Amino acid sequence: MRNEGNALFESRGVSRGLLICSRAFAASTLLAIVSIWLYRCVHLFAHNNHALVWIGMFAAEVWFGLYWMLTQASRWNIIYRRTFKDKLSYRDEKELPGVDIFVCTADPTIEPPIMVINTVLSVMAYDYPSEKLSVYLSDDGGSDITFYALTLASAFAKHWIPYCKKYKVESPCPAAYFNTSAPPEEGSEDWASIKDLYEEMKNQIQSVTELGGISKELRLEYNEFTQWESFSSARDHDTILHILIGVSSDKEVKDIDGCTLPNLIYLAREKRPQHHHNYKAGAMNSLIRVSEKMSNGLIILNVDCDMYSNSSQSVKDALCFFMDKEKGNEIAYVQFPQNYENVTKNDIYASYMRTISEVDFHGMDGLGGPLYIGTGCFHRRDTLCGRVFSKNQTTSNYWNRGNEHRFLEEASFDLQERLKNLASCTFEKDTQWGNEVGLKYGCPVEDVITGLSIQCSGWKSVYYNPERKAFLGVAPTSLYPTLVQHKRWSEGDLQILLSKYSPASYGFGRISPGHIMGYCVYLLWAPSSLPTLYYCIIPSLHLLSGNHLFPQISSPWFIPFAYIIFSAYAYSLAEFLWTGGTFLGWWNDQRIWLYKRTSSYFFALVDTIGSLVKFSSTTFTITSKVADQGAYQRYKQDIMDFETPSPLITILVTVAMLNLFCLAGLVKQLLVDFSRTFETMAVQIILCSFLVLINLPLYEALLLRKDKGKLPSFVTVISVSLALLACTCFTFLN
Ligand SMILES: O=c1ccn([C@@H]2O[C@H](COP(=O)(O)OP(=O)(O)O[C@H]3O[C@H](CO)[C@@H](O)[C@H](O)[C@H]3O)[C@@H](O)[C@H]2O)c(=O)[nH]1
Ligand SMILES: [Mn+2]
Repeated sequence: MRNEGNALFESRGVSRGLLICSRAFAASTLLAIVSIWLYRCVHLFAHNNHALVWIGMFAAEVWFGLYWMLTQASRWNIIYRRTFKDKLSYRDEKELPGVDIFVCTADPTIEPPIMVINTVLSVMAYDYPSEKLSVYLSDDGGSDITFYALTLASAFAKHWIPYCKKYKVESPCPAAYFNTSAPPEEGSEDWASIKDLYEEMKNQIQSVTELGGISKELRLEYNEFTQWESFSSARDHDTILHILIGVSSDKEVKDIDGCTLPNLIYLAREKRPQHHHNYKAGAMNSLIRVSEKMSNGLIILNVDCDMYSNSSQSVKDALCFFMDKEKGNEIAYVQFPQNYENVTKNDIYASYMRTISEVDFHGMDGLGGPLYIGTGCFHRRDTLCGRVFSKNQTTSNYWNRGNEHRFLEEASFDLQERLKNLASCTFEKDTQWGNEVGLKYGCPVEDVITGLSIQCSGWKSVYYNPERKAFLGVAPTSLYPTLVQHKRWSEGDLQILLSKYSPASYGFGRISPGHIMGYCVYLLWAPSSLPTLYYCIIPSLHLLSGNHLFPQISSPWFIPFAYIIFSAYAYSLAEFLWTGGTFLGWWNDQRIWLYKRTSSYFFALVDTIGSLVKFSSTTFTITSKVADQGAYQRYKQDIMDFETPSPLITILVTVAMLNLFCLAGLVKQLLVDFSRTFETMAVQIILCSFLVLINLPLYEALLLRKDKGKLPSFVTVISVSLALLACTCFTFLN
């Protein structure tokens, strides 16, 4: 605890009582795990007929046990942070550093320009001196519609920013503001007129979007569009760079109150088909270079185009960490949680990832710092540019550096050409960009690997999870994109484990052992699919033949199994409810947990192995931020969408059907001899019934539903055949 004196933030652990309880609980779980292992060892060779099956069970249980131990690392020292912003305000305003904000977008159809500019406007409205804020929009789609929307936004900003200041708007994203707030009592006229302006802008953007491009008249009106002459596709064009607002240059724009507006810059880096563009990491690195020559903010905030700012205070919050006299020096980045505007109460796709956001990351914070998760993260520019941490770095004047606003004086034609070169395809050739400098290339989770390497060079990071959500994004509203997103993540995470930055080798001695364990929880997502699949299939199949793979109820060995089943679920439920979730939300979370493991993680594993032997290479599939009306309605009603026929879905349905058939087969045996069957097979029965129960929405989508989100018949036919085949083969071969 430290809140006296000049500290700008304090850190607090959980209460002693809770700590003792959770550690006692962990100890008892460990005991049960070891007992289970012992049980397997003792009985392995007593079951000669099924030795292989038993070895498989044992291997799965060893995996689960060890994996559980890894998860304990981030339960060990959970930390909560609090900032003291008013203390920051006492400091001389001159001392506040410049902050550069990077917004990334890549595709105008699945990331609608209206959404992108809402994010841009929300980050322009931070409660922070405007002349120290610069907002850069990176457009990997190179879309003239997005650019057009941005020009309209820069005009709208003249009204919007003063409005936010005048009425102290806490959520400075216009769309969100007009969605949720009824006309205020005071200033309802202002409200109505600013809303009109917003609607007008929205309509203009909409009509251009519907037209599918910029009309001739508009092209004549804005000569900036000449930059699109080189454009032949999103993958083939020159650098397009445009300063929409440039403080104290000829591009300076004042708002309607005569105050300065933040800098606003549009950048579409050069793209050529023969040059790999390295997705978001490539975009970020171009932005780092270009912004350095312009505003050169010491702090860089990075958000995805759907992650609007929901709090005008986040910049100051983040600075409380960086500028703290005692601890600030060692902090490389401040990560805020990834929250979503569109999650429903029971969060059917578990997008919130509650235990990760509310428990795990606080635990990682206690171990040396959370992962960098790509959005809602404030970085120290120096670190991103590869500066290694040193204990005795000089601190006086650190925050005064770079306040000279370079581009203001020399925003000449010459400079613009030089800047464009920084964003060219060839600039990085024979440099350390993407390797030692900037965000790392070659990994679908460029964020995690970059954060890890920063921590390995001695820096700490901070997780800040304030009461008022700082950023809100758009979560996928259908099962398939959720699975695809998790496939990308788990695949990227596994690649990190196999890369030269692996925490297990490179991290050793550079970050703490607990921190390594904390990272491994994520990096081992993909391989954990195998034991999970084994556990979901093999015990159920053996119900058909009456082979018991677990101890009988009357055996003392039954106790550890029963204890684990009961305690693991009780614990996860308690954790979920305690962090503000609902019971149904927890149940949905369990389902998605299972789906991710048996589908996304499995295919991630397969693809990683494939790319090791050079069959495939990884791509970055951008998550769609739009849904059609029907799908959206279903989402709002917590009805799962299985619409897309894909192997990712087929495997889920196959496992679900297999368990249904096994349970049906079991009923027959139960009718013959209930008490004996139950006595010998209790754990398998529980397991199989659980799998059937959790899959109820899937059976419903297969059998009962008529809407568009039901299971495609193609998937149904394949899955049912596969499941039947497996059951039949198994019965006959046994
Ligand atoms: O070639 C590309 C591809 C993507 N993006 C942008 O990257 C962001 C993230 O893409 P999205 O499809 O929304 O992926 P998510 O799975 O939602 O993203 C999470 O995971 C990614 C790593 O897998 C991180 O890059 C993101 O910051 C993090 O929010 C978006 O703003 C995109 O516009 C680009 O700028 N260029
Ligand atoms: Mn996203």
